[in-house]
Amino acid sequence: MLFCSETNHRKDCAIILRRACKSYGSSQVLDLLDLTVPKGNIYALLGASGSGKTTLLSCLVGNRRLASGEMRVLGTVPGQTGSASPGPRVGYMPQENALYQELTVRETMKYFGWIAGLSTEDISRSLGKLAGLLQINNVDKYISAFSGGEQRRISFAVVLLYSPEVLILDEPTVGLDPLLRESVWQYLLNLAQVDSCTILLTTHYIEEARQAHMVGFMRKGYVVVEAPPLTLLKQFNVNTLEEAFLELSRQQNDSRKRLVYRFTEEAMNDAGFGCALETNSASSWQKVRALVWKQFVAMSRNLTLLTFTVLSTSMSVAIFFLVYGHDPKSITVGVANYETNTTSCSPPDCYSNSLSCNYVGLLNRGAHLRHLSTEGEGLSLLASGKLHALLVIERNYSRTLREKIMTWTPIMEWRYDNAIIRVYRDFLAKDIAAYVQRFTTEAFSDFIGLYLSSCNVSTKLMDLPIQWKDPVYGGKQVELTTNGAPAFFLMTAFFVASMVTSTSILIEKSERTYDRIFAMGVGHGEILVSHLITDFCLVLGQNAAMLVVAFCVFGLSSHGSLITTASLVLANSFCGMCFGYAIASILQVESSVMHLISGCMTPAILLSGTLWPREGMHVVLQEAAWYLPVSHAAHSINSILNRGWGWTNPSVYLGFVNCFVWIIICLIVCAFTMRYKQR
Ligand SMILES: Nc1ncnc2c1ncn2[C@@H]1O[C@H](COP(=O)(O)OP(=O)(O)OP(=O)(O)O)[C@@H](O)[C@H]1O
Repeated sequence: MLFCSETNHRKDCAIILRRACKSYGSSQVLDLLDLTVPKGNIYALLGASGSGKTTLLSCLVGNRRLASGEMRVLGTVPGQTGSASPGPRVGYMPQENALYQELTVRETMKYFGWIAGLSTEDISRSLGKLAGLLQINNVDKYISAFSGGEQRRISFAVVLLYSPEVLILDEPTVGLDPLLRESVWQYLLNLAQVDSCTILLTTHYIEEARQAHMVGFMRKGYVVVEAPPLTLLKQFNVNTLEEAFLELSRQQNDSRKRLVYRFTEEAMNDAGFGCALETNSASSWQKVRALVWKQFVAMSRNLTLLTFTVLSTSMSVAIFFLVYGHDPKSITVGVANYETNTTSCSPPDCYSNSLSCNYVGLLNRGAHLRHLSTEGEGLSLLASGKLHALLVIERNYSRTLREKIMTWTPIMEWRYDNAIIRVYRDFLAKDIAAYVQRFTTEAFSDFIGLYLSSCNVSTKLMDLPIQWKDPVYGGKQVELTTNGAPAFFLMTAFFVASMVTSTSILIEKSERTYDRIFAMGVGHGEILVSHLITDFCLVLGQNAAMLVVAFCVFGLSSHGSLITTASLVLANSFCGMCFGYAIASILQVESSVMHLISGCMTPAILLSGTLWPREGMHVVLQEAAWYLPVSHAAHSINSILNRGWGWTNPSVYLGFVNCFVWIIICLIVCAFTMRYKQR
């Protein structure tokens, strides 16, 4: 008769917990809990919903830490270096199915098998056996095509695949029909008997726990009773475990003291306490290979989404080129011309009295003109939003203009007003108002040039006494599209990359698949590296498509090196990826990540100097903006493309430095959060 309760027999215990405490915030979930599972036994842990069973199991597999107390699994402390747990010596089946819906059963087994260090041949062999036992009919069907109960069986098959010494199963029989439940129990009993496997499971089907060697009843954060089922029935003089637990709950409620029952006299299954099977642990490289393989297979299963993801940045860039920075094409300008209502006139003549017609004719190229009979009519149309601007030309416009320019004789002050064209604008649409100002001024400049030529007067007479020389960089016209495009690339690439990476991690978190692979000994670092590899390939595709669209389709030109440009875009996207990982390591829910990323996007765009120069910002923001991700890189890429500077120029290399500093900051945040975040 063996009961490995205390020091003498500790080596015979697969699992020991003493005075284990764990809380989530102020809520105490495990409260000085003791639990002992002898090797080669099946231990059924029972308890009401929310009593802390899952929390306890996740501490045992190293997914969570105890606040205090002692815990041993196969003689080692879970979570410590060199411990059996997490690792393939301990198999964990979480409460959720924790399967990848895009994989087939065969691929699922291959993935988990590789992580556990099995060869592909061994996996195929075991799969055949397990599929028969658990009645999994078509192993080449996608997981998503199986019912909930079938997925539960597949989830169970995964944990049996690599023959761990200890099985920790969170409600393995939930959703299974009674016949299948029976065969699962037979299989577990056989594992314990023949392979000396130790099994700790939770179940809400209390009566099935009769088949276990030991049952533990958890209530108020600790195991109230721990005993072989028959002993329990005898002690409480009842026929069912349900009655025994009802009685226990009643006694516990009535008692002011902490009730604990331990019945140790009954026989335990003492058949063999050695290891059932030697399990080879996979190397880090093998685990990363399995993770990367799975991520590529999962990606390839949704080609539409993959194509959309790869093309998303290039689509944004294409839309940017099509919509941003071009002159407005469909604006309507009203003209109330009191001098003439003619709309077609011959070229300006020095003594013409319808010069306004020539000027208005030139306005046609910038806007759609609407000829009006009075200023009042125009003003009411402007007020009702039917016009973007209104030009009013006085009755004696030509004569006064001529007198003003040609005769150079003093005239009454008020008469100058007749040579002035009044322009009303809707200034709420500031860009359109600025455009109206530009094109009316340009048209006037052209008109006055033609008019002065017709009078044989030098056109320089009306020029401003300022000479605009050729720009050192850029063309004479302000090219909003070309100037804004590079920064827009970076912004888009950064945020798309951060969304891709954060969602890929959070989807796995929400499906609890990480719980399973963490319990198999996969580390955070291995997960991060595998994501860096797969997401980097995705980002590479996105950047290539984006640059092709910008340079080849929309003819963006570069005065500098394309390789430096592409490298900066890539470094910036990599920074976006790391930003996504940092966020995903801090937050738990996909929707929070989306809110955070979209909340960061607008300030980042505004602070990057893309929409408005940094020099115009509040002085504090000017400095702060400089250190943000993307802002510096946006400045650098403009220096490369529009100024032709190389990476040795500080203006360029500081963009790279800024990216790398942010990459390091984000990776440190990831590492720190993964290590120290409450588990
Ligand atoms: N991550 C968490 N943060 C905060 N509270 C948590 C967390 N996980 C679990 N809890 C709380 O801890 C308590 C125990 O939860 P646990 O999942 O361990 O119970 P359980 O016995 O497994 O329940 P069930 O039988 O329904 O699965 C519950 O009140 C639950 O709300």
